[in-house]
Amino acid sequence: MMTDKVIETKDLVAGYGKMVILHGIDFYVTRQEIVTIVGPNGSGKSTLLKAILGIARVLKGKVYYEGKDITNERLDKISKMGVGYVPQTNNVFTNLTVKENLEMGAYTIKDKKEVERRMEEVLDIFPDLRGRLKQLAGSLSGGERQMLAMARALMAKPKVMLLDEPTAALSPKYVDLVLNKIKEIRDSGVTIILVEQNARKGLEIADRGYVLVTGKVAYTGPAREILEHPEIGKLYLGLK
Ligand SMILES: Nc1ncnc2c1ncn2[C@@H]1O[C@H](COP(=O)(O)OP(=O)(O)OP(=O)(O)O)[C@@H](O)[C@H]1O
Repeated sequence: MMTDKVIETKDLVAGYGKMVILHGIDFYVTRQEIVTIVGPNGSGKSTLLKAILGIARVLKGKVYYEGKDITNERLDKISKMGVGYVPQTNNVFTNLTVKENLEMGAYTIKDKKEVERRMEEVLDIFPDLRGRLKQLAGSLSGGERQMLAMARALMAKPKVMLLDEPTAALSPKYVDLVLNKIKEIRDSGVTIILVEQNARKGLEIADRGYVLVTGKVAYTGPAREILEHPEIGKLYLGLK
């Protein structure tokens, strides 16, 4: 099936065990879009990513990747298909070096020379990591670690990247840096699904947005429309 939707969910009901968190989510992202998911704490933003990735359990509805049904498929299989994931926490191996972390990210690439080539491409996007290749990831600052986590996910040449609150707990300087990197990654051809607590900044770099409230899509549309909406921002996003 030909589709310009890279990821799509239809009437997605999902949660953990028997506990339902998402109540019928229709969601999509098209090629090279940045789509940002915002909403109050506990509204199910991370769970939506996890349901797409086969980590949370889909009880009803479908998840499609490039038109193929991947509902409840295993994470490793989904990764190999070209879906990258940067979890919110524990997203680097702290007891490995920066270089080893990057090599781990390329586990889908068999050829060693190809891994080296890919590492050069990724380090061109994250030049600050170049001087730190031998450093243990555990000794990086929070912002640097987040950069490494994104770089590691990029090593596998994903077509689409799912990022879960990459700016959480970062200083303002790093928030902007990380969001700019995400734009750069998109400009290099990768489709982006971003979960952000910082609704304004997350939507400012996005093409479209979804506002999740208690496991349902309360609003969706162009990111600018959400930012300028007279009520949505005030009601759900802490925007004025
Ligand atoms: N592994 C899990 N097992 C059981 N319940 C979970 C699990 N992970 C999350 N939940 C519950 O699912 C609900 C939605 O959580 P989720 O992390 O998706 O929200 P969120 O919108 O990402 O919130 P936040 O912005 O606070 O991270 C919460 O009530 C949470 O307690």
